[in-house]
Amino acid sequence: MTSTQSKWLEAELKYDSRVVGKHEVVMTRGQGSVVWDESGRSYIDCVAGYGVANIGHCHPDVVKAIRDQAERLLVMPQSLPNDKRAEFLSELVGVTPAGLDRVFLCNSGTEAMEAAKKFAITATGRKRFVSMKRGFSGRSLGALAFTWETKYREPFGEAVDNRNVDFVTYGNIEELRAAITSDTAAVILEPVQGEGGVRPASPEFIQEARRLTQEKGALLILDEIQTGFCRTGKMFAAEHYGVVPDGMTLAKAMAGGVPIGAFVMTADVADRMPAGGHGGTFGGNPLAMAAGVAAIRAMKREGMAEQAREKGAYFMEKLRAIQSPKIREVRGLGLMIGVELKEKSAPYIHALEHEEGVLTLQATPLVVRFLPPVTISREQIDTVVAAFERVLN
Ligand SMILES: Cc1[nH+]cc(COP(=O)(O)O)c(CN[C@@H](CCC(=O)O)C(=O)O)c1O
Repeated sequence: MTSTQSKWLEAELKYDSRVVGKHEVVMTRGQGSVVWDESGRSYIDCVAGYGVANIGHCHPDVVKAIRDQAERLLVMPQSLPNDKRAEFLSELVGVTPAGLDRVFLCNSGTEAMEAAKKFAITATGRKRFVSMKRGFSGRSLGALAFTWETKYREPFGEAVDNRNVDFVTYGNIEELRAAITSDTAAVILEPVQGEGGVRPASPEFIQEARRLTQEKGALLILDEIQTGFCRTGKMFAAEHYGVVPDGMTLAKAMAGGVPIGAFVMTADVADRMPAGGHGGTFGGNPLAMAAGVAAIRAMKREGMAEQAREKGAYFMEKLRAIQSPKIREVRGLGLMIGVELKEKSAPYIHALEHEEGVLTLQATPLVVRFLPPVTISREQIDTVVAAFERVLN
């Protein structure tokens, strides 16, 4: 380890809260699907910020948009209209499913989920929610109520109030039908469960969720924080299922790497929130707006949804060709891919990073999750698959 590396790593470990486990490496630069550490070592990045860098690290259009906006205006709260915000809202509503044309802007996925929860309550006058076992909705106390894994909730005890949440088995239509009642404000559903193990929903499950919520006067809210923005081979995963929800939570890749979140909804939902009933300081800030305009335009211009579809099929075909008794299943949608092993995945994730220069992440203890930039090349995919095969053997 060089003295510079030890200096930066030492400082981060010394002053950070350390609630998040740290790798022993200092990343300093990224471009496209590659990041470099302090020593100049390169890594093919299939973490991409937990599914943020869909358009690749430091996409030139986003870099230029940030640079230009930084010289014009960085700070403008939502109470004061701004040209970039108007441009972003138009760009976003131009790609969301028809009817989802009202937007609450914020700065992260969990904030988007908090907003969704409040808008659902005022839109329906109801307080109960249906969420999914293995679902992940965020770490704030409100979003945690929808998050299944007890390890995320236990340290906070009753501060996480999920007494009004009914959890159902993901994919189980009978449980879903029984759980949605006239007290249900909304069903919260990831079209593909991400952190919960990369599990695509069946079309029947999502379509029945849409039918049942309409029948019972509840909202269907799709959590597209990880599946959104070309990740699964469509701009939004909802399109695979032919379903238009009442609302979608969005974040991660929406602004090409700049922190951002949004709850997009129908006018019916938006208009039931009392004026001033929700808000925030940084939501809709001009910097995130400028980056978001550039990112969405790049996704469209470069056909990134189709890229994710084609490359995802190629990636999964190559993974499925690996002959290894350790692999239980390769699954996913587009470039949201999980390989479930018959043993803990952590040692293989570690070996991929340290021996092969490939970054991957977990999605439950047995699953290696691959969330590469959509711009990854087939050669880089081949390199990743060969590396994975080597660490498995
Ligand atoms: C589906 C989903 N919903 C909500 C969130 C919360 O978004 P945010 O507040 O911007 O993090 C995330 C983060 N998913 C990552 C969890 C990161 C963490 O450990 O926390 C992930 O999938 O790893 C999701 O994947």
